[in-house]
Amino acid sequence: TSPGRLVPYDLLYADGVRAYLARDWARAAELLQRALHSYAGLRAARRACRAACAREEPFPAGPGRWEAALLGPVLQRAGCLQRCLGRRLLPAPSAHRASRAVRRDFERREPYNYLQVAFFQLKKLDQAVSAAHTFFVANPQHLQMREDIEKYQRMSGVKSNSFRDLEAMPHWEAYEAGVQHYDADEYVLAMAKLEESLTEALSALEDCRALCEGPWEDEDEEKDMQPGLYEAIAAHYIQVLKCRQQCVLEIATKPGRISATEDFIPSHLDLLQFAYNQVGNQTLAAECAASYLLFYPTDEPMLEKMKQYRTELGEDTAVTARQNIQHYVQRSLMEKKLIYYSVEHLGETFNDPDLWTPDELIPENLKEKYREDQEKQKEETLDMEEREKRGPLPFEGIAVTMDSHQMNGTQRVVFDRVLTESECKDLLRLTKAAGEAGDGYRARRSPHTPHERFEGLTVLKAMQLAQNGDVDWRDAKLLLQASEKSRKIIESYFTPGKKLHFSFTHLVCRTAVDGKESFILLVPVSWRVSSVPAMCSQETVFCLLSLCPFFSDLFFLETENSHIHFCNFSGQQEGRMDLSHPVHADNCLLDPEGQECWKEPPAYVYRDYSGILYLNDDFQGGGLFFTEVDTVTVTAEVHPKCGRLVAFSSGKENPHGVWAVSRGRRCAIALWYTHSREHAEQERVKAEELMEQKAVEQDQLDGEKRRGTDRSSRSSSEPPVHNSGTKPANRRQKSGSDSKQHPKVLRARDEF
Ligand SMILES: O=C(O)CCC(=O)C(=O)O
Ligand SMILES: [Fe+2]
Repeated sequence: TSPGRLVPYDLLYADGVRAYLARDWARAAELLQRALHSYAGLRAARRACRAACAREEPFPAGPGRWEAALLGPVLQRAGCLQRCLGRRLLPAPSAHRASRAVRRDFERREPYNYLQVAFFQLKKLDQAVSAAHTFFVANPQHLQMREDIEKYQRMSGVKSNSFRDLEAMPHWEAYEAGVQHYDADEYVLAMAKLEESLTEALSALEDCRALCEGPWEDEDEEKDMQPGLYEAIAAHYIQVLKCRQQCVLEIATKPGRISATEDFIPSHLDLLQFAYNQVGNQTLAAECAASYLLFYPTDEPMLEKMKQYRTELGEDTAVTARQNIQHYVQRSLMEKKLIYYSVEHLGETFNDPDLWTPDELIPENLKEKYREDQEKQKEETLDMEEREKRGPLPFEGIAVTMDSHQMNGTQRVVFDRVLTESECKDLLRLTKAAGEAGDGYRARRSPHTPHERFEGLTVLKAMQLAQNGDVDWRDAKLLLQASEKSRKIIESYFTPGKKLHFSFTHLVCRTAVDGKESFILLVPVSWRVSSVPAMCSQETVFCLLSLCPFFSDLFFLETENSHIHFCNFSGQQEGRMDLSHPVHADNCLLDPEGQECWKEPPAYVYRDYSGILYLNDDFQGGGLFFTEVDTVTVTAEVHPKCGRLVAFSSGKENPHGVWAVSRGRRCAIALWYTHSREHAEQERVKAEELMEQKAVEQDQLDGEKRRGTDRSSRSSSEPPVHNSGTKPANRRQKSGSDSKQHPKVLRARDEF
């Protein structure tokens, strides 16, 4: 075959992204599509060459003779592949080596993320939707794309068949259809689909394995051993084998899912065996059973069925396993033997993707290690359960609506009925009156989003307002009581017997601003766009990156020695892509790329537990959600309503955020607690003193002996504690994690 010219996909991709950033949508769309085309072409060439070379020079067999057999065939094969790719690719194969980062982008279908925006801008709605869908299938946790998809679904010009997966894996489509039929007892349809899925899966497996062969794009440079030729080849060979074994996982993992479907191939045979038997085709049922037994030769139920089929078919009917499955199992076993040999003798490591690997194949020391790991894991689970053991609740009538397990996480809980409707009403009145009093509760743009106003009231401020007669002091007292009640509930639930102190209490409302407001942000150029968020503590400056996400309303003006960023922003709600509160953890700085959470200032590192006591539900949006450390995989959601208290440990195990509040006003008491006495909330002590004074005055006024009952609202009889001087009122300062709300998404949004 004459070589087809294939421009290296990483170059096309880089140019495409550049065009995208320059808003040259037509060029961006063309280049990105060409990049995808080149990528597919390269894969196809590798597949074809591998198949061709496999026919010419098979790999050696059996560990017994592998040392002798290794050198020749491996080298021959590498040479064959090089020559084949050299014939097929122009420019030479080496020009097609992309960096790890680019390869990862393609594996995650990132080019489609850019493409959808470019198509959208070009008014090619159909293509925009299929690009969006293709990206979303592989990234179902992507918050922003999820919103986009929902918007597309609402658009009148979009047809439902536009939601196509352009990279669909045929075996997954067939498998899911097959399982659906199977579950619906439609065995004939199930058989057809499952057979199709099995064929496609085996073919996808071959494709995947083909890509494991050299030339390797970046042979592990980190490995700083200085091997001889023999070791180098052995190491390379083992790498190839391991890579091929991992292909089992790749085909068994649905795009967008993290974990593979266990035993993907054997489970096909199991289902098929059952389905064939149901429709009375014992011959094929027996064949599937025999094939299944290749994986699990001692599986009792299947041996039983096999016996039954033999009887039904007559003893002299030969029952054999499928040939392609025999080949699959033999080849896999051989590869495993070699890999385990190297694990035992060359210090390699291996994560066996299969559950069916025979025990005798696995080296003793590995089994030992596996047992130890299991033991350790069991201990950790027990530990966790121990920690999660909850104490009895100190109040009647409160319900645990969701626990950690139901919320797919650790140390998370939702209580209901912590407040009555009338208490919520009183606290909401407090927020209103405080707002009108115009002090301490000034409505500002939210530090997180320009689409919302953010108002906050501390307990001390509430008491001061009560003292001035601006708010009803009973409402202010209720704020103290409600937060103390929450403290007791959370303490008894999570840390019975270990005192939790208040760290900070904040009554907050988030209000959707209506669309009429707009403003322009002027930022001296010396700030550079990327450094603006760090300056966001000033009231008039909002976090530019979350306001004018890329390139839409943001533009630059260059003057002689400075230029200025203009950000023209209207507070409209339509098409909002941001969050009311970006994903964060409460006591550490989330670093989603590194899957880390740094427990260092400016994070409030001493906070141990967080609580949010909700006051209302008459608004739109505003749900609280939890994610994995990656900040995009949503694991649980909580819908606010009066009297609902959500509580969780404040660390990296509980990243969370708040969906945009797109209409109305959402109010809640945000609560943070600490085990550390020195960090106990100083303001609260003062507020309680004011409360005490007020009670005395009230008593005198009333001329009655009511002091005892009012005093009961004091938060227990703790002595005032020393405070090291934290300033809770500043807690809204920028924390490092806030700018990360939508990692790695560059997109324009003006027309949504
Ligand atoms: O209001 C909520 O639901 C959560 C707020 C939050 O996470 C915070 O303020 O740290
Ligand atoms: Fe939080």
